[in-house]
Amino acid sequence: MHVEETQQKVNKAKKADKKQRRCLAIIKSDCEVSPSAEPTPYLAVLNVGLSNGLTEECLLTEAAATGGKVIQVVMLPGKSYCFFICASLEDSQLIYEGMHNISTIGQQGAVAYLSYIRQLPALAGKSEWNKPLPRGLHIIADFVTEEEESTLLRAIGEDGRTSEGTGSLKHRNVKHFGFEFLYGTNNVDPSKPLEQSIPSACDILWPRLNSFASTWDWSSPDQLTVNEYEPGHGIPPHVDTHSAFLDPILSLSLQSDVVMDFRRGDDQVQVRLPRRSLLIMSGEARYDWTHGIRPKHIDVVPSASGGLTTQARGKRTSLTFRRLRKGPCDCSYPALCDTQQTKVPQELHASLAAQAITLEQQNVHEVYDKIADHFSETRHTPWPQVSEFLDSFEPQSVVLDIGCGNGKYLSCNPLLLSVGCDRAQGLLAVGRRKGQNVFRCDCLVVPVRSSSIDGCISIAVIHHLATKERRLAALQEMARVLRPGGRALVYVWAKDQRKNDKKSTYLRQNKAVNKERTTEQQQRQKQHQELEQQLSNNNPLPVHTNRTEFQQQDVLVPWKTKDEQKTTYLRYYHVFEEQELENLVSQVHEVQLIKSYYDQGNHCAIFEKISKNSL
Ligand SMILES: O=C(O)CCC(=O)C(=O)O
Ligand SMILES: [Fe+2]
Repeated sequence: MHVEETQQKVNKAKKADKKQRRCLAIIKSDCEVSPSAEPTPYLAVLNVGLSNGLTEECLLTEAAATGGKVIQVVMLPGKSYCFFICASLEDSQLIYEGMHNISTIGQQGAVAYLSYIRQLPALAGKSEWNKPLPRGLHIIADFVTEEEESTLLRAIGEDGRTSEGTGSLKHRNVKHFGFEFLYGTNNVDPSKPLEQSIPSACDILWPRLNSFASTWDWSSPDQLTVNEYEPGHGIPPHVDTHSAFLDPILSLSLQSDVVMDFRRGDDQVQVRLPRRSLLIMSGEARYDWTHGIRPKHIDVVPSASGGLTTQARGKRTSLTFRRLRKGPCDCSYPALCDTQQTKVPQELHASLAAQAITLEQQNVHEVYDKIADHFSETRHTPWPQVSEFLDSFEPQSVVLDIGCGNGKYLSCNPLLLSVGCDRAQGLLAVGRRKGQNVFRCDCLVVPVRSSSIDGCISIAVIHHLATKERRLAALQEMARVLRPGGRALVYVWAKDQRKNDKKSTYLRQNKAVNKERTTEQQQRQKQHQELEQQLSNNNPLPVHTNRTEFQQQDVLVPWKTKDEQKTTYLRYYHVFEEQELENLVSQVHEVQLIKSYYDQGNHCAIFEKISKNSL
């Protein structure tokens, strides 16, 4: 028996060697890539690639399970191999040892053979690096000298208004000159100039723009935003609000290079911003493309030999210069234009609202009614920061939990008069059995007198509402019932389940990283496909794979019952992007945002009702 097992192992290794050699010969002739006997940060992943219908996500999950970190997967169209760029030699070794001749990947369960390689292949024709820049985008290298860089850093270091105090920016430090950019509304208030205008040290820059200035209706900028990014920090993809600023927008990169992503629909272009260069976003690049910086420590950039290489980020400071627009935007790019987007025809509004109500009825209310008992069993432990909020009220305060579910927050602070409401009868029954004060209502119509309660919480509720208008209306309803000075806490599920490289509990409970990952994952994929098929006829929304990152904001999240039938129900969620909750709160009348934070995969906001006199 023992001998047989050993023989099997030897045979398996021999087969792997043979297969590995054959694959290496293919990539050698395809793209001049040679293997390396010594470990390198580059790995060829043989036998699996785009031709096997493989996704980058699937490969990354496999690699992550080894504990090694991949910075980028390079996949070539139509090929049955791909490449990993690893964060370090150690990461590369971990992945090699954890995956070579072990991992079975994709639906067909192909075994992956790995090999260290000396260098990466020359860039494939379709690479995001070989694409032309978006129209209207210019990068002027060495726009300032090293000496000027120091002078500018000193000038902006001394003054300016910081946004840190608002707690709204979790990833970077921001300072403003001329006018403050308000992240709550994504706009500026032109009637409130700041004491500090743009430092005069910046005046050296404008004459250097002469050759470009003839193409614009040019005047010197009156607003400056300074962003300080430590390695690992980034800025989410966005377009600078059309109605806030004119065209063009300038951004000077100091202290470190970085890679910026530009996106328009499915089109994506990566742009390297060298230290001391000036980025000019004009026309299409300013209005019709989003820009953003991924929160990474290391960028993948083109190498001198035409391949790809890695570059560690240093601390980067950028100076973004803009000119205030007074009045609406009249650009010819309506897709991302806040001025032109608000003009959605009335009929469309009505039909969207009707669809939203049906979706919520079928994929929220009916589901929670059916899964109530099982759902309730999984919801015991109060989130510490919610308890802390409840503890911040005076004894005998009246606090309403809108969407209280099984009422787990109603007994957190026994000194309060806690009342809960929910739509789901099944969940309310659980609370009632515990003797809690609960009643049934919809979160958009709460039968409570205006300005009558001290506090309000709504935990994981408004992400079940299917339009922005309805989510906003739910917040407005909370504001209505609060007394002036009353405070509300709102939790919604975040699209991003990872912050500062740390996974949320939701992702960490992904059982696919343990030993049985292959079968688990295969089963999961199969169920997922079945569900999608089942739904594709009557529901256009994607079905989310549990315990993985969200791919879209509007998704159906499976809930599997424990009983013998193991029925799967689909719950509708709108998962929130960064700043989206703050933005929504800023549109609620009579309230002000006090604090916002990220807690275990949720975006959270505390707001206060402002007394009429102080408005
Ligand atoms: O850091 C940069 O270069 C860009 C900053 C930016 O896009 C912004 O503040 O709107
Ligand atoms: Fe921007």
